[in-house]
Amino acid sequence: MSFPRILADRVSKKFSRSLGHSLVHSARDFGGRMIGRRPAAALRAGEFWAVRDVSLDVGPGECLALIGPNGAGKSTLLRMLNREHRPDAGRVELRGAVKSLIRLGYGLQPMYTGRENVYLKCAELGLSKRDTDARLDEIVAFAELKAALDRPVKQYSDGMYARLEFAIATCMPIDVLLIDEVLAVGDVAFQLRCLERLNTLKREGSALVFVSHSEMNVLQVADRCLLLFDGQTVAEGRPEAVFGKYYEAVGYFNRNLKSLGALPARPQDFSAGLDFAGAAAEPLQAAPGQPLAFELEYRAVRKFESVELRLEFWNTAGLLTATTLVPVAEHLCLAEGRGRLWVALPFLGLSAGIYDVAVSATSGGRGLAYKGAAARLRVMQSSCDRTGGFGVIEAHIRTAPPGKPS
Ligand SMILES: Nc1ncnc2c1ncn2[C@@H]1O[C@H](COP(=O)(O)OP(=O)(O)OP(=O)(O)O)[C@@H](O)[C@H]1O
Repeated sequence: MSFPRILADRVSKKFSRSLGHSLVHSARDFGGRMIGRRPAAALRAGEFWAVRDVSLDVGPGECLALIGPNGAGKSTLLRMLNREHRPDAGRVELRGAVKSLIRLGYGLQPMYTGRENVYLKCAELGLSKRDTDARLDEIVAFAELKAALDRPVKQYSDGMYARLEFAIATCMPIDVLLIDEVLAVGDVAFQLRCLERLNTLKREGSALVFVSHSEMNVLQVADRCLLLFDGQTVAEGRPEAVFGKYYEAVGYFNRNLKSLGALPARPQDFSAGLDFAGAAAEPLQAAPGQPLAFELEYRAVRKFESVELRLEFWNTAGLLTATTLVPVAEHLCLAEGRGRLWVALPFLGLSAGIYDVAVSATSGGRGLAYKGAAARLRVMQSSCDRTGGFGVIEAHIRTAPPGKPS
């Protein structure tokens, strides 16, 4: 049995800037092919590289996200993987049955109802009528289209199209799934359901590549990220690190925050007799507004009295998102040697994302230690949360009694 795999080895794709150039070059390439000549490898007049020398390798149970600014070449790369575009150089290899959600609505028959489309698409996927009957309720519930199931899909909104297509395409195990930004047209609740389903597919061993502009979506599902600029890979690796590079590259901090003086620099690690262990390989998991408790390990060269500990939460864009507030009564006395601290956060006021948890220790106004990554934290949005922005604030809102405001 062969495992699913998506491989691109130094693939490139060029396009013409104008229709005139495109027609001339296509005619020449066609003529050349007739006499056994390969198309020109170099750029010709009016051509540019939409994708240049990009490689990727995605195995079973892995998800790679393609990110980058508009026009960076993400969709072109995905279409080469999906064999819609032939690479001008390099090689694409896909192992396993491939499903793609690349162009919204292309997979559905507009004149047919949602129900008819479910049966049609499932038949194309090799399901019998009986198998489709068994899956129909789940597909309809996932797409939340019960009320519109017997309407022709040409009457559906973009979001309804996307919901139905995604629900059908993912209703059974998949080897290879390629997705363009189609999730973006769905509402928040649908996007969260999609992310959960993508994580399920990963657990079942699918290989996934998806294009996204949403950091939150990428962080929830991707294991790795490829950042494209002008058709070339400029960074690859852990999503949070690659997003950090992306923001740096587009000058996000400089333009939007540094100029406002709102971006404090992240301090260097230091230890004046007190040191904290670094983050474990696996990040802590939490949800917005939920309690979180974890341990920190320290080593003190001597006894320290009245130590004030402060935790800082730095997001992947390098922003200080929140700090803790510890009452003076809870300042600590740390014995000499190694020890452990128990940290309890009754309400985690952070929205979904990945954070470095830094710990700063002072005593009587004197700095004792700063550890930039004492822990790593992954805050996962659940399908019933609707948090946004950087932080989450607990609120209790009730109707006021009639009469004058107090
Ligand atoms: N068929 C085509 N003919 C000519 N140029 C094209 C064609 N398809 C894409 N391009 C160009 O190739 C470049 C890469 O486009 P692509 O759609 O891959 O970018 P993208 O990263 O997916 O952008 P976005 O985030 O806006 O979807 C762009 O300059 C685009 O105008």
